[in-house]
Amino acid sequence: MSANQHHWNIKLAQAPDRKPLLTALLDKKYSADFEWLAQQKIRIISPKTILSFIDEELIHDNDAILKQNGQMLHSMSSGERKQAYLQYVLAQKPDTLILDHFLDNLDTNARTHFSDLLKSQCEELHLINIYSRDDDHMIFLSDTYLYENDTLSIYDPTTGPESAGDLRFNNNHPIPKASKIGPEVPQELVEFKSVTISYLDKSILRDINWKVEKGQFWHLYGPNGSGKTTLLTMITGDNPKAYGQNIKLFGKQKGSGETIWEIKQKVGYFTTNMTFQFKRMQTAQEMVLSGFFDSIGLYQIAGDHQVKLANEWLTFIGLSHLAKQPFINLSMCHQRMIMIARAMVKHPPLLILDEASVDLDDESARRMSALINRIAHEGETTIIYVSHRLEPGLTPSNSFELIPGDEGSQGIVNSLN
Ligand SMILES: Nc1ncnc2c1ncn2[C@@H]1O[C@H](COP(=O)(O)OP(=O)(O)OP(=O)(O)O)[C@@H](O)[C@H]1O
Repeated sequence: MSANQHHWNIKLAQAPDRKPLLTALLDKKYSADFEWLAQQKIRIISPKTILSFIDEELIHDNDAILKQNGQMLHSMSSGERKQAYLQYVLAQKPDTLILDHFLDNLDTNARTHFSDLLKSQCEELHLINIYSRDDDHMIFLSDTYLYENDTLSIYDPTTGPESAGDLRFNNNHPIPKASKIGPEVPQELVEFKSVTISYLDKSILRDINWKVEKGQFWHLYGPNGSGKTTLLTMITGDNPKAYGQNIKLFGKQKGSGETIWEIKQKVGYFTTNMTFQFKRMQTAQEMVLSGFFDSIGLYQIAGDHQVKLANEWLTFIGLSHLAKQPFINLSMCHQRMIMIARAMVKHPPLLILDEASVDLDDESARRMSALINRIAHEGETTIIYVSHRLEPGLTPSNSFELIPGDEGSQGIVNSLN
């Protein structure tokens, strides 16, 4: 490793926003202490910079990544996106590369691949790895700092910082009840029979058979690119490839006349990308209320009864004191809990959580698991929780694994015992 280059891990103390740290690094705020930063051409790879590139790709026809990889960034899986975007950024020959939660939603093989690749860049670049989960510490980077209260201090990665307070949800408050009895929910919410999906000559899913029944709590997992998101979009109604497949949703054959709106009424959905680019000064309560209208942020007038239900959910998650605070000023953990309340406020029969604990620190991830367990075990909503790893503390009742192969991924039901 070169003595001329600086390589840092920066662990975020619990539940802080990384924005002030990124801004401070870009503004060279710490250059008095770390003078090498002052002269640098810095590039960042973060969920936000990747999503901004996707916007440029779609709105402004930026085809730099399409030319390089033959596929647009927006249609890639998260592992493929990171690979393609890293290549793109490295081609710009930055002096310093800041990785913001880069390893977070990568599977074991992808982590090894990227760690080797980044290690091979250490001669050329200053590397800064910002992370929240202890697993995401990069051991080949020589120095480690803790970012807390706007300062960086030397940190020993073998000892975690003190647990931070107010992230718990109210354990004593019962889960809110649906206000009116909706239409009878069938026993089988989702049924896939021999579902096979490919894009041009690329096979993605092969002969998937999967039944999700009322009251179950599923963990859907598989390595990067195995087709988890593709499978979910068959349910959420966003993927035209679902038509012509043998898929039943809520007892009805998909494509037999139901509108996307009707399906969305029955599905609560959260994925981390939903809020990265949300900038409006709306309150936490407005964000929860927007779940009634399937918008992210409130653009309609909510009724009194809807406000009452939103408040009940805020109380349940223990955040009623933040109801009038701007959503974007809240910690990542609080934002996530609010988004889960948003997904639940209309009491959908099915809740889909796609990588809900990504970007959280270990403590916040455990609290998120506790919240999801309570919704699964005390409520009437069926849950599909999607991730690479089973989060500590999460207690699903069933698990479905996608196993990649040359002809697409196969799906198997695994026993949890
Ligand atoms: N519109 C599309 N055109 C071409 N390929 C696509 C398209 N949509 C998805 N794919 C491909 O399908 C494969 C599965 O992607 P998907 O996002 O479903 O995987 P995943 O399991 O969710 O991955 P990750 O965990 O990394 O997000 C990837 O190889 C992806 O490039």
